[in-house]
Amino acid sequence: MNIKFYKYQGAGNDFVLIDHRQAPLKTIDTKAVAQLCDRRFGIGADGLMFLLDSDKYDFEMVYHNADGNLGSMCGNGGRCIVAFAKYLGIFDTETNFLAVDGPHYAKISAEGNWVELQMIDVDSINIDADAFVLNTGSPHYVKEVTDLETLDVYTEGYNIRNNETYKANGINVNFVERKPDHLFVRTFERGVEDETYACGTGVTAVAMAMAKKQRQIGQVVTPVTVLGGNLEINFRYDGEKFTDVFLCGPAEKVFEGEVSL
Ligand SMILES: N[C@H](CCC[C@H](N)C(=O)O)C(=O)O
Repeated sequence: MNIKFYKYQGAGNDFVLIDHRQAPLKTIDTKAVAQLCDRRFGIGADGLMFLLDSDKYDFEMVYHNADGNLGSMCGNGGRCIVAFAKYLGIFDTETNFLAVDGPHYAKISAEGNWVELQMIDVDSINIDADAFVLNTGSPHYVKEVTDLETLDVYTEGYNIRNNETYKANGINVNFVERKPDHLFVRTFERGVEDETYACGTGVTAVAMAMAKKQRQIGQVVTPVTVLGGNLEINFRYDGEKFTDVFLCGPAEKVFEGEVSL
């Protein structure tokens, strides 16, 4: 059967979106999702999301990684599905929706292309040698480096993601370099098994790790540059807990079409 899809991107992290409120598909298998996300044999994307009806919330987000498996929370995907829900007329400026890590509040600009998405509170950061490990809805490893422009992010990220500690469950690997007025971040994503142009839960984890490292107590605003654009993370940090966490950035519809499934 033919299914309508929409392609969105947020800072170059790109997604296939399917409005599943009328439940057009009875089931979808991992292989079919992976094929749709394939950049040569499919539409091409870092992940695929279904927008579902929800009793208590405006809608529900179901996120699959590009390998076809259900993923943990995706921050940029969350921002894109908010823009998609506005486009579908589900809400106007503010929404509450359900994702795999619980409910999320978000607001969107009048033009519909700037989304501020509330992320889960975080109250623990672990240390692994010179890196920070934390969960912002997805698990992240954060390492500060120099010369990030020339770092072999694929090889370094692959080796950490597949080492004895992380192999079984996987982890997203973020490298960060401090610049005078922003952080520069590159991420190797679990489930894509490659470097992506941006990772929302990843830059959120990086901003928290850097706030802990530099003891930035209070309201913290962190501008971040990634390969696909710019994002901003805002939160309150009391020295232990991160609250009122917002991931802010662009989310845009790129094209739409039909695919047979
Ligand atoms: N790109 C995503 C992260 C997806 C999480 C996924 N790679 C996993 O660990 O399941 C983001 O913007 O937060």
